[in-house]
Amino acid sequence: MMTAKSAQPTASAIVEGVPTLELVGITRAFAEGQGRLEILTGADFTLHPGEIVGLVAPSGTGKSTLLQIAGLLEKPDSGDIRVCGRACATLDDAARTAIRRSDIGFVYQFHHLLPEFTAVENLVVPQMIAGLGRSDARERAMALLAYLKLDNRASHLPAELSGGERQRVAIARAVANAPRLLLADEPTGNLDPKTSHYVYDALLALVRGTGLSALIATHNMEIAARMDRRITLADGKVVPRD
Ligand SMILES: Nc1ncnc2c1ncn2[C@@H]1O[C@H](COP(=O)(O)OP(=O)(O)OP(=O)(O)O)[C@@H](O)[C@H]1O
Repeated sequence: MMTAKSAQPTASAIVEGVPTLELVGITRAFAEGQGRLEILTGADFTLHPGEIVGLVAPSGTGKSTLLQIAGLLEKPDSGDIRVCGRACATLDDAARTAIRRSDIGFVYQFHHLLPEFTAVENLVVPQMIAGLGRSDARERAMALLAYLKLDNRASHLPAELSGGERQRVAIARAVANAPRLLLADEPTGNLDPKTSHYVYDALLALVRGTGLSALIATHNMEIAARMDRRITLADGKVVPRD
């Protein structure tokens, strides 16, 4: 059984006192007809070690865009992104991918598990890509699945799991490489309210137990109330929300 301690990231990944994520003056616009749709207009945000922050904002205001930029999956038009103190905005794709693999976990609304791989294999693959041997990767994968009460589902394919189980596997996969930062975009958006709360129980316990920092987009204020603080997007900028 994985304890909070054994799930902790390596000491080398922990940069004492340095924010896990800093976004400074992020701008992003998209082409719209003849004009430009300004989505982020100078968004600033700091996520401290161990913090869980809820991003609660109306549909279409740029939550996914902000998370994709924070997760180094998309580039902003301008602005700085620092992950554990490391400036990422000007890095090339290979360096961004390396940081994404070592420091960032991502959970999406839909699980995005590999359909032809079992639950445990879905956790083994990213660890092996990151350089871990198969047996170590499998051991950690099984410990994580047990921590999320999924060990009896380890050899099931995603299609053989319930929606809530799939999302819990996706959460376990996101932290398989012991990242410092977890980003989640409506991770229970396609689940019923009861299952959604159950998945959040697992997600928040895992984040708190490992000392990870998390930025989680949700439409659900009741769930956001369980996090340390809440932010929203107004006119393309990050502002506190309570
Ligand atoms: N690649 C793109 N090209 C053009 N427009 C885009 C692109 N990505 C996002 N947009 C637009 O930017 C706006 C913000 O989208 P985004 O997905 O970030 O919003 P959101 O707050 O996450 O919405 P939701 O809660 O509905 O998921 C939307 O109007 C969307 O259509």
